[in-house]
Amino acid sequence: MSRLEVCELSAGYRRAAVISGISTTVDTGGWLGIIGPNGSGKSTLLKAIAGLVRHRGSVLVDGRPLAELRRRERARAIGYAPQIPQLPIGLTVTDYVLLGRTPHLGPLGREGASDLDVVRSLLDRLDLARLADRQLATLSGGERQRAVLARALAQRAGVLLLDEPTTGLDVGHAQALLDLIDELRRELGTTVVMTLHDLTLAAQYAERLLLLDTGRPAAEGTPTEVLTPEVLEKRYTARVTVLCTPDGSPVIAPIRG
Ligand SMILES: Nc1ncnc2c1ncn2[C@@H]1O[C@H](COP(=O)(O)OP(=O)(O)OP(=O)(O)O)[C@@H](O)[C@H]1O
Repeated sequence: MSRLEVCELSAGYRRAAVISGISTTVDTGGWLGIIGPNGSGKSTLLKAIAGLVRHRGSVLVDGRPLAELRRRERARAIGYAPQIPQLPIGLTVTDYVLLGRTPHLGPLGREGASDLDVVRSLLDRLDLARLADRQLATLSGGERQRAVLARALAQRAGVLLLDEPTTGLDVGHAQALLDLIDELRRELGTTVVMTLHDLTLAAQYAERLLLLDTGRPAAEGTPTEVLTPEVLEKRYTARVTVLCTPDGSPVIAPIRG
């Protein structure tokens, strides 16, 4: 069970408010996509949910305020993969991804066979197995991004916050990653909140979309409800047409002026 409730959340940096009045609920195993133009506050919203920036309002997981949980409990409740992570670049991929298991280790803090199994299986699924012993410093941008996501997935938190998880990934690796997240969601009931600029991919994987504009909610609903040419013109100043995949998911196609 991992139901996420966000109530009247506001946050900013120093004195400037960046997001305000954001309330939403994501049921256990649900997938919410946060979309919006550059600077609209998507990353700030994820950081506020994760408790990493000062905020007002509340964030509850299964009815318990996150702010009241102890560190370990909190790490089991919520995981976060930032857009631009600070990486311990001297670590190998395996050791880095194992860090994600920290909230699950026993009293001696040693990882066991099951932790290594979780890590190995993620490395396999994210096409990182052949890079398991390489230092992070030597990876390509997309490989590094996949290692960051493997670490976040290894944490097996009830709620997973992903900031632009497909940045720098080619279309095949992006699909493999989103498929894996979808599988975790179905098998373990992981609740997902993800920001994404690729609106077509966002529509294919997220059940609901929350569109931010200048830090405020501008639309929320199913991808088909939110991704209309009118909304995209108004909020992104974009000329687009909305096509449809065979399974009915919207495809956002830019139109050249
Ligand atoms: N650490 C910071 N200090 C001051 N202002 C910040 C900080 N981080 C972000 N901002 C500002 O807050 C606003 C929202 O930024 P945020 O990164 O949340 O937007 P975003 O929607 O994720 O943008 P993008 O699509 O470009 O990644 C921007 O105007 C940004 O300049």
